[in-house]
Amino acid sequence: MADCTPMIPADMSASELELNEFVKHSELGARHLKSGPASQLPTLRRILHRSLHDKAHIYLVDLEVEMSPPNLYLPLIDLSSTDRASTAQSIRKACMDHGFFYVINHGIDDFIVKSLFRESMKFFDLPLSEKMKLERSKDHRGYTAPYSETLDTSSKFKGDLKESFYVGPINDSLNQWPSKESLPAWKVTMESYYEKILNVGFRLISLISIALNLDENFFTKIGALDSPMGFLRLLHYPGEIPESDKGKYGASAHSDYGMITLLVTDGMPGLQICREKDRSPQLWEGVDHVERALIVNIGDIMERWTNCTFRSTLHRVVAVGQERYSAAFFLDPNYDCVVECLETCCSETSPPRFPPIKSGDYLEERLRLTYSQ
Ligand SMILES: O=C(O)CCC(=O)C(=O)O
Ligand SMILES: [Fe+2]
Repeated sequence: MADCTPMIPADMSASELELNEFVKHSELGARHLKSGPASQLPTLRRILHRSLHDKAHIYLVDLEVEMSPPNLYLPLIDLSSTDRASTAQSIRKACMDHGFFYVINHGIDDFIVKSLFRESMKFFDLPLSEKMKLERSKDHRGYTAPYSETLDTSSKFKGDLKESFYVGPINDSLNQWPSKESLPAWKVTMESYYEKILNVGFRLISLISIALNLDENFFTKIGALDSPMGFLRLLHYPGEIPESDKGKYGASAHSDYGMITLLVTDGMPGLQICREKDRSPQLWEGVDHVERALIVNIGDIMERWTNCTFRSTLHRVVAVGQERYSAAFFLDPNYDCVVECLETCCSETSPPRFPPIKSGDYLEERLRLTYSQ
């Protein structure tokens, strides 16, 4: 994509002709030219009038956001269906094609999700000094401030814009909680949502087992879910961002580390996925909001287990100028669980691509890299 840089008119007063030339020659532009160049010109002109000389990256991010293709409508899985075999088949296809899908009729009442967001907003509204009193512990519970994490470990732009709060397994005593005086309903709201989303996670894992031609209780039987590392992560993305932060991401490109992630958002756009990470230039597609649906995606551990039959898809959250709240639930195996290629996912012609690894070792290493930027 760097090939776009020399095409940027330096005088910042591009004529229609120059703009057309630019669109024609940049790869992104060429793709969009087909879908109506005339409508893109005002956007291009606005972007080109910004200071561009040493900000090619920022320019490209803006261009990608504003010119990204129509949003993706991911496969929809109805969790209330009694035809488990057919649901499992649909999940299999979704995990092979996208690594992402929506889940509807999951059984979590809307008022529980609304309470979750209400309490999440109350916490992020607290002064930074208050939030920092609950800063993320070595057990990964608590608050992470804006810029403290860079999910894209290869990026030269350090510090994602989001702030977050991690709640770990609720039956141990390692979690940190805001005081009852400041947020009386916080802990009970988080615990209630945690319990419900964990249950949906278990139901999905069972369907995923069937989708992989395994016993429906396979992951329970091998002990992967004896005391699963389920982490609820509340996220808050800023609306207005200062000029100095332009070019940064809400959450930079990454794949999730564990088995599956179950996401709820407040409906604001921003989430994008890249289905082919090795394609150049990468194609980022926005994920549509579906009212009351969860967005579920496959993580790296599941990709390893399935020998890449199921994809752990690259995704990110771009800044869209509006505040955004979401809550991701990462369902990961016990730390002592050995993750090795499933029998149903390898053959003589498709041997295991990854050596066996202890889930805890893998997850800890990924977290270390994320926070050592
Ligand atoms: O906020 C979102 O929509 C996605 C968050 C995410 O990808 C993550 O925390 O891993
Ligand atoms: Fe993620």
